[in-house]
Amino acid sequence: MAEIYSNIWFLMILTLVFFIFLVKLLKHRKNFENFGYSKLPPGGRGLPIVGDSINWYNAVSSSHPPSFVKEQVKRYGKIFSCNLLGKRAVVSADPSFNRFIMQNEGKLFQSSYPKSFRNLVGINGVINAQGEQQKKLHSIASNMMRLDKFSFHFMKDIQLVLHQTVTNFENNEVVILQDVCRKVAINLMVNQLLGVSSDAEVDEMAHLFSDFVDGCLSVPINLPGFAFRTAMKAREKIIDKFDKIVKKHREERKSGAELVGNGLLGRLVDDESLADDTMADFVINLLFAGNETTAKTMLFAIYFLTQCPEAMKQLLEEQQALKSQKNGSDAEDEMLTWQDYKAMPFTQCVIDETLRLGGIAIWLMREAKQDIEYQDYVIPKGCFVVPFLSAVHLDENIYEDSLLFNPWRWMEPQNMEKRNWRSSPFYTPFGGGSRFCPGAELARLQIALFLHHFVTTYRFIFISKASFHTHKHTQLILIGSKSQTRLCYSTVLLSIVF
Ligand code: HEM
Repeated sequence: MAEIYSNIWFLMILTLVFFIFLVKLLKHRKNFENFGYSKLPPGGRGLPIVGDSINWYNAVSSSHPPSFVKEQVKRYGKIFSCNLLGKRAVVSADPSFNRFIMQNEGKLFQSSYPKSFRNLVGINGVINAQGEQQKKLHSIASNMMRLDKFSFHFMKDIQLVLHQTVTNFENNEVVILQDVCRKVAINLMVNQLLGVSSDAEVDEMAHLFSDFVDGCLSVPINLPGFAFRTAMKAREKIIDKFDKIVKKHREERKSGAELVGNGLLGRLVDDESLADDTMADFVINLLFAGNETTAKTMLFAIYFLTQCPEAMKQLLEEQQALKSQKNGSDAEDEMLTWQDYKAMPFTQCVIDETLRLGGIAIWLMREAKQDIEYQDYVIPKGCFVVPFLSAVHLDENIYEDSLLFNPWRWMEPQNMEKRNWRSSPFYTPFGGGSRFCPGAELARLQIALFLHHFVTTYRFIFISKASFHTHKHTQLILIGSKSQTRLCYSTVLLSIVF
């Protein structure tokens, strides 16, 4: 009798599952038909329920160049539609359409991130803000990181942090360069944004922040043991720390005491244009947006240089020339000045080429705010719209030998206009329009100073290589020695000599 009941239960569950599947399938079919009616750009619907999400995920997380986009572009052209996470999406590998999206940010398009990400990064920060609030926060961020503030606020601090983080390797120590770059970037951010400078405090914040960033890039499961939960906890502790810094800053200001280690947070407090909770989200947004991007650019720059000895040689000559002008006895005398930074044209080409080829910010996430007409197409309201930046950066028709690391291409007269990363539709490593990266100049300064310290301290020799195309598993291991140091990337081995 019990067996009959269990069989009936089994059949009922099976029927239910089948029924759900059928409904989803029909809905999916209907969606696809709607694709046609609304004159969406051409494209396929992918698998039922999941659409193209798996192929998309595999492509963006592991390949170089992203094969999914390349394949679709071959089949349908530079603007195509697909189905991501069960939702319509229009993906663009077209410079003009990317420019159209960026120029209409806020009007026709808005940034669109999952709810879990919004909660973690903060709903009051610039990344998730829309409309007037986004404009206000963006202008505060841009203003705080204006070029003319660097020579005063950032130049010395950056080099002090680099000195603490990049030159402390033991003889024959094995370190993972990916971790070194991450640590450098986190320490720099913590120092410049929070004004924290003691080793212990920087370490504490860097640790919390590392947990936080890991959670932003993880599956959003808010249960003990999951990276997302750890990140939420780290967020709370970071905000606690902010509150303490803000309180201390206000007390010092009131008592007329000399303010030490202001950081951007201190300047925000003085500015009084933001409420305390908005201020916390604002700074967390900057930390998030500036950390992984800067760390990856540093990492890829070193990797690409090791693959191109001529570029390495020219960069080293440029940096050695600057270093040789310094003959001070302590770390401060050795520091580069703002004028030195302005006198490194080849290093700037290396940074530009790394940003082009390295695919640091691969694509952006937007949503259509209303039905949008573009050329012969209509993009329906609510559709995901994804400008795929690296597809343009790696387009053979735009960049000859696009997969080759060639920093000299940026010296060619025909590329001068293309190179303008503020306005060129062909080169958008920092996005564009009203969401243009406010930290772009700061990031470039940090990377240039990092390269200076790294290449003038170590010399690398390439030994072997494997699976560089997987961004996710990028690993450069540095085996340090005063006389002979080795750098390896997964199985990429390089020798470095002091
Ligand atoms: C090499 C390093 C960096 C790269 C490649 C990069 C790239 C980008 C890109 C492509 C965007 C546009 C996102 C979009 O349109 O949705 C962006 C936005 C942003 N970036 Fe950066 N970034 C870098 C470093 C930094 C740094 C150092 C900071 C701050 C300290 C920063 C802060 C921001 C913020 C706050 C936004 C959001 C702006 C808004 O939504 O209005 N970034 N970044």
